[in-house]
Amino acid sequence: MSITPPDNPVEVARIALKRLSERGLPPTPDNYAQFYNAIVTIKSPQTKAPEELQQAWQVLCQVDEAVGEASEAMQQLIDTLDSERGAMLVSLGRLQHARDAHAARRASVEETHNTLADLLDSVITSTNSIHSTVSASHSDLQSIRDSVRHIEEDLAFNRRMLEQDALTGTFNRQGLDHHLAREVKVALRNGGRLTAVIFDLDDFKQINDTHGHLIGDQVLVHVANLTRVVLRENDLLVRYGGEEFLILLTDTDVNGASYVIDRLRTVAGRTPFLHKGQRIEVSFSTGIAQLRPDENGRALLLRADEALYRAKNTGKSRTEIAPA
Ligand SMILES: Nc1nc2c(ncn2[C@@H]2O[C@H](COP(=O)(O)OP(=O)(O)OP(=O)(O)O)[C@@H](O)[C@H]2O)c(=O)[nH]1
Repeated sequence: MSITPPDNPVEVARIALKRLSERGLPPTPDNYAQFYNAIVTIKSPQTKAPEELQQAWQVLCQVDEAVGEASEAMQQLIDTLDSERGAMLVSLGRLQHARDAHAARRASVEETHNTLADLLDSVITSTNSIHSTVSASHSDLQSIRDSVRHIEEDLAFNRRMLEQDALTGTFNRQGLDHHLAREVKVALRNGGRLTAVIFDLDDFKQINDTHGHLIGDQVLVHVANLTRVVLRENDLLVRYGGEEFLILLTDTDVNGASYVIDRLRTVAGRTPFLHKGQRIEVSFSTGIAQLRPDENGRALLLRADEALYRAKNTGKSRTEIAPA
């Protein structure tokens, strides 16, 4: 810095204010006085002692130096602030971005949550609907199952009725057809024995004629019941004709069949049908045939029938066994 000493006080004051302004110092009385004196001192070097002159220059140089340093520091401060401001702007930007991202994430989480809640509601609704449908279907199935069971029972009942003789409750010819083939098949497969017994009440016409048709019916029922008593559970009793019965004896040979018929004769003799206190004696003729390995059910019955015919023609109330 070069300072030219001024000529008058006004000029000194103007220069002092200018210097203060240049250095950015406030024009306080102390600052003004210091600069004014320094300028005056420089202006009138002849009135001042060399020490005062030297001191004034030192003050001016110090002030000038301090102002320069302050200006430099201020510039650094401004630069730092600028840089910090930039950094701050960047940070603010990042913060804003982070906040936006957080808000977006939060929105996304909320959106996902809402979607999941909707989905869950839909699943619950569907499940309830499915549950109702399943429950309804279950009860429908239950009633269908009940209906099917009733139908099966009806069918079984109707089948029994179709295969049953209405008077005696034994199987009829249709029932025989249904069971005969099966029994023959089982016997041939297992090498088992199957014997057919046909017995026909002797002189039954006379019973009808003597006691009436209705009593004749009751006698038929009586004989059927007695026969059931002597049979095993697996044996089959069939009303083969008017007063003719057939017995299919499973796992039985002709000797076993003869034994059964003898027992039936004994039981029938001991248990006569009673009508108005009167015994109605019943006798019967019997033909027996055992299944051959090479014959079918029809052939078996034919041989048993032939044996019965022989029994009838040889005195009645007796048993004929078909040749093996
Ligand atoms: N009450 C009754 N009688 C029946 C039934 N079916 C057949 N009859 C009678 O049985 C009798 C059979 O007579 P026949 O064929 O002469 O035989 P039978 O008198 O037993 O003489 P043999 O067989 O030779 O011993 C007839 O009178 C038929 O009417 C029936 O369901 N109920």
